[in-house]
Amino acid sequence: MLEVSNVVHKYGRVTALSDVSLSAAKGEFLTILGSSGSGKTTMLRVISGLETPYSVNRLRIGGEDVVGLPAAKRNCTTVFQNYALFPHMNVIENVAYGLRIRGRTAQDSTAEAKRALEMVQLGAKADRSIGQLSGGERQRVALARAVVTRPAILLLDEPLGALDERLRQDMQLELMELQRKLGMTFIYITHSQEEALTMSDRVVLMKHGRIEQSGAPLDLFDRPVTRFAADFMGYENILDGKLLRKDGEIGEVELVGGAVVRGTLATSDIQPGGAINLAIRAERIGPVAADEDGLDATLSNRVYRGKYTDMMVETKAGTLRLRSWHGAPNEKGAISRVGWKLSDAVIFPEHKG
Ligand SMILES: Nc1ncnc2c1ncn2[C@@H]1O[C@H](COP(=O)(O)OP(=O)(O)OP(=O)(O)O)[C@@H](O)[C@H]1O
Repeated sequence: MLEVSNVVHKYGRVTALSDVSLSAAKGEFLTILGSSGSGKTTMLRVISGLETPYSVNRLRIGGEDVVGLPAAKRNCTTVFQNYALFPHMNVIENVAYGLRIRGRTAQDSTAEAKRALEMVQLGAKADRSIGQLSGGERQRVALARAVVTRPAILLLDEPLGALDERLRQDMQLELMELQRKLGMTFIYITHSQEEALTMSDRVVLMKHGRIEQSGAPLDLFDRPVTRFAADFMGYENILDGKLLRKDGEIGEVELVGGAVVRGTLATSDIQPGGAINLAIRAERIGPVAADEDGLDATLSNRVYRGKYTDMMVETKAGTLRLRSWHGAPNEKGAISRVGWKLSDAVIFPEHKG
């Protein structure tokens, strides 16, 4: 449904996209994830035709070559964070507008718009003015307006960014349901890893105008392949060391400070002697017995955070963070050694710079 290859885009001397390729299948929910300035919006603008790329090898929507085709002629629609609704039109007029300008009759457009509004649970508010709606309702109108013309691809630029946390979570589920019902391809932009993991079939993580890693949400969550990806996906502990030996997927590493521990290799592209990072989530580390794999540790701090308690322990490899979701079982000083399941410690090559 979408095929983009080797797109480069520059704003003056700033390179916003350098040689990015991505594709999406029919009915796929693809999320472009990245921090501010990583090039997400630029990518979306290139796809929609709002930005003419500096260079691109191939850009196809639904099999059609759209290079040089103006935005209005492309079979895709964008939903923006700020909704961009027409304030002088009521709800149903906003939704029907796209059909009217495509030459559909008033009666036909209204009936179709009504169906789209029902899909986003706003059937009862069709006659309201935009000013009488909450933020979440406005975003639903924007969605109904975007899907009513049945584009091949819906492009969503941080559409839930302006909503509060609770509403955002509800809307995430609604959006997923809407996408499934319509079977439409969604290209979704966000800087929230939690949102990307919840909603997507596939995630593309961007850094400085390049793709750092892409894959299914679980791949990114459990198998980051670079320090940046691990950090972005919320790994609290990232240690330095070198690979001593590997046995299939399992790697034995010597951490800075001399401790030898084991974990799982995120890629086979890593050789003994090479500099590595070993990443582990705080909740995947726990106290172990003296004869088990792990590191000797002394508890140095404990922070109660309501839903969980974080504990800092000092080890030969430096300070590690542990997280306990079941209150705080260990009294200060009770931890003497910490360890992890081999599948929870990810080893990937260290990239300098
Ligand atoms: N119109 C512009 N003129 C000059 N530089 C721009 C312009 N738009 C974006 N940039 C730069 O291009 C880079 C990528 O920007 P882009 O908006 O695509 O990032 P983003 O990942 O969408 O960020 P955000 O999450 O903050 O929207 C940034 O360095 C940005 O400063």
